[in-house]
Amino acid sequence: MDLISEIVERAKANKQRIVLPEGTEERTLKAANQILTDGVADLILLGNPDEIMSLAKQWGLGNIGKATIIDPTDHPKKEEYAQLLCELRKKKGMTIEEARKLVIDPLYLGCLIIKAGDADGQLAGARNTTGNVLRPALQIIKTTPGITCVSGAMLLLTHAPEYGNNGVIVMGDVAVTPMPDANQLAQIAVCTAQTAKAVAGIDPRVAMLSFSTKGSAKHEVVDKVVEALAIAKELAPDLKIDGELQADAALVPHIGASKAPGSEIAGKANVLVVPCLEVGNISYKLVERLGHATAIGPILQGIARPVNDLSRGCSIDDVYKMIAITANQAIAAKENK
Ligand SMILES: CC(C)(COP(=O)(O)OP(=O)(O)OC[C@H]1O[C@@H](n2cnc3c(N)ncnc32)[C@H](O)[C@@H]1OP(=O)(O)O)[C@@H](O)C(=O)NCCC(=O)NCCS
Ligand SMILES: CC(=O)OP(=O)(O)O
Repeated sequence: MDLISEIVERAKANKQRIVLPEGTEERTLKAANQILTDGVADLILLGNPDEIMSLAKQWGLGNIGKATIIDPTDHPKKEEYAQLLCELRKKKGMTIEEARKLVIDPLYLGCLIIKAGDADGQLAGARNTTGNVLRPALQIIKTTPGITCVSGAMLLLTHAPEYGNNGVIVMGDVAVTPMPDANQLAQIAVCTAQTAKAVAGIDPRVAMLSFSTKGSAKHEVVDKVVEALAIAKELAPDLKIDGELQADAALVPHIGASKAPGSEIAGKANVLVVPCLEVGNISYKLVERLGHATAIGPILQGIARPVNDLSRGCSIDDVYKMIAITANQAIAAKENK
């Protein structure tokens, strides 16, 4: 069974409740219909019910009626959620009037539904930017205990079986923190390794990437990666991790052996941690487009409950896979409680 089928089967075996705030978005609605047809997850669609059902009819989506559809402007728990939001943001000066305006925003409502325990995860971003998807999650659901830096990993299914885990590579951060300091970068490494294990079933071998291998170049940005490596080893003493490594030294056995002799990671890495968001976001899109790899994500990590983002360039198939991944994260979060 391939990796995606395994992820889908895990989701089917333990159905989770996933919120889709962009309930009238075409790719989202079409993927939702397929998820409901295949029995992968229970779905909560946010949007005007008449509009959703009329779009479903227009596009021939016969199973959308199996979803719970919630109208954000007319919702029985609207006031309860407004009170919850106001309480959570009290220290930031939020008033109940401001909270009442925000609860009709589907991205805020979805996170409040999860915070109240009425759903297990959320997926949005086909229409909204990453920042807009993330902000309510950071404000309402907040970070996993022990983590202060949220980040995003990308699952790359490449056509190069000689690298990573039979061509599968997990890369982070590709989505959230523009300029991580050493401490944040260490957290990104630990979280990306956890995601690789929880979602892709990979035994992680983490390379902290740089333009330098083991001191071959001197610069403050290289020093940051070296410092992050030391912190990551303290945070997760059992993690298989090494750095700083150039991408070729991380992936190619004979180059790893010559540039970083004795490293247990060089030439064998399956988790790549990039030094900053610019590198991560640009790299994954180049691997996806020029290398024709399948890029699945960003899979957000470090949030107390799974809230995931899509690239606005996503396909229906991407949305389908990300719903299944969100469900897998929800299952893992419950198992780790
Ligand atoms: C993550 C991001 C949305 C934060 O947004 P912002 O508008 O700058 O928000 P703020 O800095 O006011 O932070 C809002 C809250 O989130 C928290 N936060 C911000 N970044 C965080 C991070 N990386 N990890 C954890 N918490 C974070 C803040 O502490 C703050 O919490 P508080 O309000 O309870 O004090 C922003 O950094 C961003 O847009 N990043 C780039 C995303 C992107 O465009 N990626 C490329 C495409 S995938
Ligand atoms: C992940 C990502 O790059 O998202 P978008 O393409 O929507 O900016």
